[in-house]
Amino acid sequence: MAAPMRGMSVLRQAFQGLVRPAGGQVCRQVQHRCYSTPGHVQVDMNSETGVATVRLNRPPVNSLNLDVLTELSIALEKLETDKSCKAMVLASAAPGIFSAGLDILEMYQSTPERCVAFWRALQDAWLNLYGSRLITMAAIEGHSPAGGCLLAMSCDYRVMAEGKFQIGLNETKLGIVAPFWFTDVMLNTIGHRETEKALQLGALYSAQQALSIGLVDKVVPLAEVMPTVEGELKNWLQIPAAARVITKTSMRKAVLDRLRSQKEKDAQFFADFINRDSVQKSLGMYIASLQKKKN
Ligand SMILES: CCCCC/C=C\C/C=C\C/C=C/C(=O)SCCNC(=O)CCNC(=O)[C@H](O)C(C)(C)COP(=O)(O)OP(=O)(O)OC[C@H]1O[C@@H](n2cnc3c(N)ncnc32)[C@H](O)[C@@H]1OP(=O)(O)O
Repeated sequence: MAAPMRGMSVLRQAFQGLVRPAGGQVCRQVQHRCYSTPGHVQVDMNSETGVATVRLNRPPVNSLNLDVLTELSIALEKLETDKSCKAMVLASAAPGIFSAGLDILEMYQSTPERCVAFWRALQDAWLNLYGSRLITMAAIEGHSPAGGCLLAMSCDYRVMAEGKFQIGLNETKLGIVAPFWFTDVMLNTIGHRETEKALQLGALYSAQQALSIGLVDKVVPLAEVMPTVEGELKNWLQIPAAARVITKTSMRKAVLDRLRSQKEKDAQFFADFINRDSVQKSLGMYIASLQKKKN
């Protein structure tokens, strides 16, 4: 098995077959070498306010691989059971990016077993986030396509930085299809008509456009994102928690139950779908287009 080469992109090496062994171990191995941060999810709990800040920390773009999703899931579970924790802010430690969505390397020429494990980790992270009793707010200080948009939409409130950043479920542009639970969350966020357009077109919106369709709740200059989230949290923290939690749970239960009742079927379906020749071809072309952007 060839070792990853210094100075050459992980995606490019994988695409060119330089670091792709059998058994879908590319991401795990490359990750150790190229993303050797101690943890991909930083949790900072403020015990005075009861507000935890959870920062995705997988430079350069916080793409969500099996490890990140597993760490995120565990972090969310811990906060959920911490009685002193009342709210959680989801943010990024990487400048200019919230999250680039799912790690494409987890879906490109991976094994069915790895695909299933990866998908289960995504399901669990999402169930923990969307089903959380906590007040959850997304501080979107950068791009937030696809899986990044799902994470943001799964929070109770979204503040996005104005400027060049984009957000949306752009799956169709990769030749893949947003899973039903991504769709459900978007439907609950922006309604049927906007979701239908957004998903078919694989639309990526500027912060202002996202605000106009209700995909985000506030747009402010980059430096104001965190202070704005903190200000908004003060309002939410004043609401009696039990009443807020019951309201949230009752509004989200149907969507959560829909996935809970068919998790394994959904994971298997993902693995089968993603490994179709036509889908792999589309992903390969998308990866090539990402690389072309740089050349
Ligand atoms: C009916 C059946 C349904 C069944 C369901 C089946 C299938 C659906 C499955 C999954 C749903 C998918 C969800 C997803 O999240 S797919 C991921 C989509 N993400 C994207 O399209 C984002 C792609 N990235 C970008 O557009 C840009 O990188 C950026 C985020 C706008 C940032 O731009 P910037 O210029 O700042 O950075 P670079 O483009 O130079 O990127 C830096 C570096 O990162 C690599 N990279 C970027 N994104 C990803 C990614 N998502 N995964 C892995 N790697 C990524 C990029 O190639 C660069 O690498 P390098 O080493 O060359 O620097």
